[in-house]
Amino acid sequence: MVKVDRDAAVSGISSFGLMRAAGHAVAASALRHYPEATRFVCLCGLGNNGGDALIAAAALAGSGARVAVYLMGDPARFTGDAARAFAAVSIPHQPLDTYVPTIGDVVIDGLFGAGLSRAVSSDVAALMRTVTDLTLPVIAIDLPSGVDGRSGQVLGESFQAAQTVTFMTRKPGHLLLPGRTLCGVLQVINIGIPARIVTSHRASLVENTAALWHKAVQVLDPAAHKYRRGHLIVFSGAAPSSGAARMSATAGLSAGAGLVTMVAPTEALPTLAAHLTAIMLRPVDTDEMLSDLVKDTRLNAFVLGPGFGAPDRARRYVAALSDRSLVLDADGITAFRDDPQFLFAAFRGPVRLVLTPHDGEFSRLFPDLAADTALSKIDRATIAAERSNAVIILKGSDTVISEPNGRVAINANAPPWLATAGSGDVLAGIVGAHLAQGMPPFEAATSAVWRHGVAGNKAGEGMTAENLLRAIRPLPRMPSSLARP
Ligand SMILES: NC(=O)C1=CN([C@@H]2O[C@H](COP(=O)(O)OP(=O)(O)OC[C@H]3O[C@@H](n4cnc5c(N)ncnc54)[C@H](OP(=O)(O)O)[C@@H]3O)[C@@H](O)[C@H]2O)[C@@H](O)CC1
Ligand SMILES: [K+]
Repeated sequence: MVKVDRDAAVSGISSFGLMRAAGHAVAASALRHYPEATRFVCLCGLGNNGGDALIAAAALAGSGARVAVYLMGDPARFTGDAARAFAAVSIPHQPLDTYVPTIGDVVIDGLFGAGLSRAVSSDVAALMRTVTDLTLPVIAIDLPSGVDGRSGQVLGESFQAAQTVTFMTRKPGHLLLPGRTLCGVLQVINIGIPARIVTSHRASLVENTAALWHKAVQVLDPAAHKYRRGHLIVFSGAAPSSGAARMSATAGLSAGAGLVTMVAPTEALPTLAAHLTAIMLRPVDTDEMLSDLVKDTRLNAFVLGPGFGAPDRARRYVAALSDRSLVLDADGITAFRDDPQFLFAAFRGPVRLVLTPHDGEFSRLFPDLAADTALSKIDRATIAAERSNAVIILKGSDTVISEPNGRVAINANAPPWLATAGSGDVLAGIVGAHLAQGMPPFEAATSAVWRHGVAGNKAGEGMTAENLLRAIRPLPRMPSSLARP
């Protein structure tokens, strides 16, 4: 946005005009959502976020509402557009530390936006807690103050907004947790920067929508013969823990793989056979039997990890699969905790490995990144993808998907109840099915995460992984109705 603002100014657009548009949008939102407010309390920091709040205050007063303005510090410190807003707005103001939050207030939060650079002070934190305790509605300008727009993390303390009004495009802090929750309902307002300027600075960081992968979906032909829709292999562990791999295999079939074979130790075959019909079974007990299996180049993709156990065997099998498309999940990831470099070195060259860690598994492969609190979830996923030469699906309610050349997507369609036993196994199977059908790894991963989220919503609150399997739906081929800017 810094670059967008600069180019907007270069093209002759008035930055103060943008601030006026921003402030008016906030006032309009306040009047629309809280027509019965006793008073609107505009809290203004000394940056442009405060400038937006001053414009909003004037617009609200101009429409007849009761308005109070509180300033965080000496107004002589306003500069630039914020100083201009302060000069243009003739509303009495008081110091922030004199504000006593009162039932009936609607708070317009203009303390900090994109310029937040450190933890909020203890005084401001105490004020935020009082507003929260009284459950006063908060309309946040750009971001709830205290939320870091780059990471979604809270620096010290933050408001919990009911509404957040942001401008032109969403920022990472609007999508990553806890920022996403703290925003409440997010409105993205066009304040008049031409779309061509915004898109010219479109970062390699995007929200995960169909726009990202629909072209890769179009190559899939649902009417194609089953052999052309790919052959997915899912490795099972011992019989008692084979449920997880069965879940992956079933998901793989539902997600469109033409054929799915489960590979398992001989002793597990009777258990698997009792549960499976459309999925084929093949015994593999030794490294030699695995070598024979992987000679078959018609096998397009492999999933290893769910319920696998046996870390020694996992490492040997992964080494044997290192020139193939592989989804490594759960126990398969943990198997490399003592020597992640071995895994990364085996998968150099064209990207063909997809890693699906939750935070705990991530910390086993990338302990330094997990421990570095200065890194955002996006930073961690990005560095991990470069280091491992893999697509990383860093799971959570705000799953981040990254690839080695720097593209990153934040997923935001997952309902909270998707975090349930077996959910990750289903996801691994969907990714495997997409790889088997010939999608490139990043597109296979992003579309799988999205599809998993849609299935979770479809299955509904209280779902089990079995419900989730039945809720897997086809991928959309046309992005237009789904893509957001
Ligand atoms: N195109 C757009 O999107 C448009 C964006 N616009 C708006 O501009 C906003 C960005 O404005 P901005 O860059 O002036 O930063 P902002 O958020 O006001 O904060 C900076 C101030 O806070 C201070 N400060 C920081 N941390 C602090 C702390 N913990 N505790 C105390 N102080 C702290 C910092 O002080 P300093 O670090 O210098 O001491 C500085 O004074 C953006 O969010 C949007 O609302 C619109 O006007 C129109 C177009
Ligand atoms: K704010």
